Amino acid sequence: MRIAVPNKGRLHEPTLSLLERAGLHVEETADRQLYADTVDEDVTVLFARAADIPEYVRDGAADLGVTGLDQAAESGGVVDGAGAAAEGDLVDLLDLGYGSCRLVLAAPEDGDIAAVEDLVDKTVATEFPNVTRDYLDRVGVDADVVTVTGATELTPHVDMADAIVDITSTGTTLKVNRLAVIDDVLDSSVRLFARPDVVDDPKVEQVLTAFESVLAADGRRYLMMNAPKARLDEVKDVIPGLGGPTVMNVEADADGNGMVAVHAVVDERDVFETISELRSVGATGILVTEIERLVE
Ligand SMILES: Nc1ncnc2c1ncn2[C@@H]1O[C@H](COP(=O)(O)OP(=O)(O)OP(=O)(O)O)[C@@H](O)[C@H]1O
Ligand SMILES: O=P(O)(O)OC[C@H]1O[C@H](OP(=O)(O)OP(=O)(O)O)[C@H](O)[C@@H]1O
Ligand SMILES: [Mg+2]
Repeated sequence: MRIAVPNKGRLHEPTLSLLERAGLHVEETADRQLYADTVDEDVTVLFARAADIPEYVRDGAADLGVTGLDQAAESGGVVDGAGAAAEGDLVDLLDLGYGSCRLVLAAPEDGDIAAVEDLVDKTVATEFPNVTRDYLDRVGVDADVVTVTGATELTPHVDMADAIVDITSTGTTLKVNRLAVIDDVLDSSVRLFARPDVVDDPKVEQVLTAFESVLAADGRRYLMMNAPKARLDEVKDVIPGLGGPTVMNVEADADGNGMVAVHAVVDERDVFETISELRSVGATGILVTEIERLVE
């Protein structure tokens, strides 16, 4: 099974660290620029440009791909479930949560394009011509689309285009180039994509579960403590936990102080408050640790 991942740019490092956390350590080899083995002998990683990854998966060069939804949408059809897939579609298996950005329609702040309807018979420059044409069709506006390969924000200022469709996240680039957002075209983030014919493959399901377990662990902490047996109900009220906390006998408690060990998974945002509540119901020796993966 082959997974195509970004070979450089902003998506490279976070994707490698996700593979690592998912237990799919990527082996260092001489050919690392192109492909690499992982600790799982059935899983190989293929390094490709973020923009090429959807095509690699559609063509069968890879079975799974990690890249932005914007890139997948530009390269063809994307569906949520394998059941709905048509020939050549990619299945969006999982939102991996990073690389969040928006594709927006933008035009010069002080120009005469204030709404998409103003673009009839005008020109839109973009690195995403297919997504842009689909969008213009959807809103029923007949405009020309010019494909550029970078510095899209410049084109309205050099009479190449009247508006652009481009990526924005903080909005800084648009602002610097005196462009205002006119409409949202697509919300994007990095996803795990598959070809419809491999979705039910046990290995693909295994990779999906591993990725999901990393996302499930994000933002959660593992709490361990000793608590008086007599106050267990109060302790449980403080930490609802994942299907209730785990309660264990404490061996050192042979002298009968009535202490038990309690373990629970809690939201990291609740840790601060929970710890003082736990202390007030008699918990001691409270430990807070990170969780690597959580298979629910
Ligand atoms: N400013 C941004 N904020 C968040 N995500 C972004 C941003 N720009 C791009 N992305 C996401 O990263 C993907 C890859 O972007 P791109 O192909 O421009 O590579 P890059 O990581 O910017 O590297 P380079 O442009 O140097 O090749 C985009 O398709 C998009 O999904
Ligand atoms: O809203 P912002 O936070 O300003 O981000 C948007 C910018 O980020 C990306 O460029 P990138 O930094 O990847 O440079 P690139 O044009 O070389 O890809 C994208 O192409 C936008 O230009
Ligand atoms: Mg870029």
